[in-house]
Amino acid sequence: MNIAALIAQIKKKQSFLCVGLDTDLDKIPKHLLREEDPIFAFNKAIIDATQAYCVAYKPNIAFYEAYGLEGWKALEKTIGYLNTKYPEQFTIADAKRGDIGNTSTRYAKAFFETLNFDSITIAPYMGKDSVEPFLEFEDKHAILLALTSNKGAFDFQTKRLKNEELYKEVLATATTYKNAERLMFVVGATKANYLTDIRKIVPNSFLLVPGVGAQGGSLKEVCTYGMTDNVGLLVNSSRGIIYAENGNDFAQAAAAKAKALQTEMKAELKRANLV
Ligand SMILES: O=c1ccn([C@@H]2O[C@H](COP(=O)(O)O)[C@@H](O)[C@H]2O)c(=O)[nH]1
Repeated sequence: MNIAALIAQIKKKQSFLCVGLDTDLDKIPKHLLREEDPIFAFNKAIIDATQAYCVAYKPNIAFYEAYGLEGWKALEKTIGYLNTKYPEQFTIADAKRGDIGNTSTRYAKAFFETLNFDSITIAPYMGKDSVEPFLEFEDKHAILLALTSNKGAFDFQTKRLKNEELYKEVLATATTYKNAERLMFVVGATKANYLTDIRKIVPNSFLLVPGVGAQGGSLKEVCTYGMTDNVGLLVNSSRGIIYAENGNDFAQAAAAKAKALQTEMKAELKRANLV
């Protein structure tokens, strides 16, 4: 999906919500464990219930790899279902990959061609030749970890390299890569106070912002400091939506949480005169 189509969806739905599919068999409703593929059964119900309120889905690949072949099959079915039934949804493989060039090319083929995701999260640590292979695919996007939502982000990302913090070097350097217009960046909602500085370096790039909900980040602060004329934000919530309830009404409860976030997002878009 290209950026123009993503922006059109955001304006149409008045939402920039990304629902995280961090599907954990220990947390899903017990009755689903009797299904042939409980992970897919859960994802399908969550997607059908929440799709009206969001523009993106982000399966975190760790939650699928943890179940071996069965997990991988459930991931394939989930992305297949999204691409067939809801092709307007932007899809993110939260895989945090990146390796020497020829290996990155294989990761890119796995997620962009075999699985047909729109985007993948990438760790920037190995630099240009580990990122550029992901940028060779038209209408596909590499989402580079810039300033992450966790506490450990302060171990390295905010350390100064000469005069500038490392996350700023990541942002500035990445914008010089070939096909950099296909890049997006991860910035944690818990780091909203850094967004003014971040927007000085990447004024127009889309940011994937996890950390609203279970991690306590503020949607309002993210919008105040991070929103651009083209919205420029995809805000993710995983546990706060998909585990809203774990009885028979889990999908309706997830829909209610997604709708509540979409309502807040609509107000922010209106405040910014974007819808
Ligand atoms: O900086 C980051 C990068 C990725 N994540 C991922 O996003 C979701 C957040 O889940 P919640 O349940 O809404 O907290 C999860 O998949 C993380 O691995 C992040 O949180 N922060």
